[in-house]
Amino acid sequence: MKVIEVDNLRKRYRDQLAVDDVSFTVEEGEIFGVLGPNGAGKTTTVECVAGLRTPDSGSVKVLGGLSGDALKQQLGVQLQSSALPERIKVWEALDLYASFYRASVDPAALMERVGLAGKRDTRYGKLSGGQQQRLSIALALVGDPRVAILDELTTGLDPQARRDTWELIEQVRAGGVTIVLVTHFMEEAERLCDRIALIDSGKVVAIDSPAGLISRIEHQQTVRFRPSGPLDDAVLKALPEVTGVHRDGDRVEVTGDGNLLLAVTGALASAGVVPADLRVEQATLDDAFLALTGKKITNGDAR
Ligand SMILES: Nc1ncnc2c1ncn2[C@@H]1O[C@H](COP(=O)(O)OP(=O)(O)OP(=O)(O)O)[C@@H](O)[C@H]1O
Repeated sequence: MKVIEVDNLRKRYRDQLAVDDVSFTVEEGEIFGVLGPNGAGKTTTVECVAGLRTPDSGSVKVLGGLSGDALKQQLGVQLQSSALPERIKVWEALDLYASFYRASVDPAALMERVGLAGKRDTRYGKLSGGQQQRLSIALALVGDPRVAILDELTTGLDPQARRDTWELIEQVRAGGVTIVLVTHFMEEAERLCDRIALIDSGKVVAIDSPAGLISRIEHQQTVRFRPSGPLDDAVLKALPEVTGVHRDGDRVEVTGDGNLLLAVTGALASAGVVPADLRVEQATLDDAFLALTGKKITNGDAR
């Protein structure tokens, strides 16, 4: 069942066309990623889906066409910047948000789930960045939504907190919630999303599973090693799987496709060369984005 249907969405802010003819659908129970660099139009797109912005043209249909309060009851939204007052306590915030919904989950259980059980009486302003982030996720879930829109879920979190949050999101999905995840973290998208819409300059560049996006790039793999003795690059270049051979000091870097590793190790064995520090790197979503748009998406702390 299609839970979200976006057709030819367009949104302009004065002279800035933020969303330019965006279309996608989200199936029930999936984690759908909206991935792209800063300013690509991700937030504007999901704000239109959540009914927080009015599109200039195009249509958005959520849960078969719900709108107004009926939509709000089924939708949990975590936006980038929290508007919570500094002095509100964790339990008060949850209580307040729960009051917006007819159904709500048990706040104590939710606090436990997001790792804030010990912070019940702590004021928002006294929480760490990671705790504030987890509270904002809890607020998106307190109304027991069927669809949750999470914008920049793990921005500002350290690697461990990020992994904990990913586990939490997987549990939420296992509970039947459809999730739209806005992110510019490749690893996050690769790990969590069933399908991803790659967005660049307000347009959808591609929609596919992470593996499907990666398989679109030609040069899928890189094999790196330090040869035990002299090695003529021609031995490797002669292999049909190999598209390039580069030297970096005493290291050799071979790019190619197909069963590159087997081809390279076979050729090295025949040449009597032992590969030390052998590493294989598969292409990543980052490479796919680069191939599709000519731009890098990764920002420093993504990996
Ligand atoms: N309220 C606004 N008024 C004017 N321009 C805006 C407004 N909100 C966003 N924009 C512009 O629209 C474009 C898309 O912004 P949007 O926030 O949707 O992108 P994004 O992909 O979510 O970026 P980020 O990852 O940085 O949040 C950007 O060029 C941004 O500067």
